[in-house]
Amino acid sequence: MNHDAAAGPVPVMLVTGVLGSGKTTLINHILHGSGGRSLAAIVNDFGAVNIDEAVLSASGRSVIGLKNGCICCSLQGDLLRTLRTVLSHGSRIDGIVIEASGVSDPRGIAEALYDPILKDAVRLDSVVTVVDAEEHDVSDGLWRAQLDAADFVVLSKADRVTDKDVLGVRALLRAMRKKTVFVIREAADIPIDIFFGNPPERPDGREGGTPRRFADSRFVHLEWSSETPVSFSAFQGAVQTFAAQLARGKGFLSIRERPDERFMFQLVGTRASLSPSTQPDPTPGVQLVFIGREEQFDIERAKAALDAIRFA
Ligand SMILES: Nc1nc2c(ncn2[C@@H]2O[C@H](COP(=O)(O)OP(=O)(O)OP(=O)(O)O)[C@@H](O)[C@H]2O)c(=O)[nH]1
Repeated sequence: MNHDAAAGPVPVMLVTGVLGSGKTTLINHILHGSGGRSLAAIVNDFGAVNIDEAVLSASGRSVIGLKNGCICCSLQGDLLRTLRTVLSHGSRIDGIVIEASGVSDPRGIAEALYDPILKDAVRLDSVVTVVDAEEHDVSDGLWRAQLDAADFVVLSKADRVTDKDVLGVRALLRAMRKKTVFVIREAADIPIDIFFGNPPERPDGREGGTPRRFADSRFVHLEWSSETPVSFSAFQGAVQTFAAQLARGKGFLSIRERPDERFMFQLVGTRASLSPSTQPDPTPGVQLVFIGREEQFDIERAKAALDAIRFA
């Protein structure tokens, strides 16, 4: 490894949070607002389409995507190899931000960072869990596991709820003994210095016992693409037939009615949106991923509904 050992271990910030909670948005703000810091990002998309990597690449920072699995379990080895590649790059690195996929248990990732091969090269400075102020399911085991692992909690989407709601979520998190909750209403609210440079006591990265792992198999996903633009009304009609079964949908879209524009599609809970895409070097057409719980998401029917719009 090329990393300059005399400079000490490179600080790592691990960002976790359930699907659609706001991890990529937070990291985007951090990469754009990192000042003189030289930051690299490693992002893990559960599906085979690396949407988050494409979104974050617009920051101009070094962004590496790991796809088709979860870095807390099946892709642990890929994470180690990627970290070694980042560290051996030769140029100065002041920090690495890792975005876990929304289905990851962060303990599996923290454990990987304590692998002997990396132990002196990286230091886990913060585990930051993003909590959606508007939609969260306190009974969900994965949500609780991600909170248990957090050093800090970032409350996203506070702009969508009332101040009273924000107080309510803060009280809930305090009751769960989370030390510090940051409410992010704009990029300037993000305390980057706190996330890098203040590692809490972490004896060896393991909490004792066997970490509870949340298998990716609780979620299934459908990737759907089209080489040509689609009709927006047909797309909307197709997605409406299965939106209620989804935990998440996202991707890039060219639509026939607006031939000169390119859009990013986002679906979280009951909210769906299209916004102008900032994707550098876009692939023409449509690239989408839809994620749902195994017992709820009927992939075959969703695929049939989407396939029908190729000819609409
Ligand atoms: N209004 C508002 N929208 C937000 C905020 N944070 C994220 N969003 C929106 O929420 C949606 C999901 O945000 P992402 O940052 O992609 O969420 P994520 O956790 O990275 O999603 P996955 O990687 O798919 O799990 C997008 O439409 C964002 O624009 C926020 O603070 N306020």
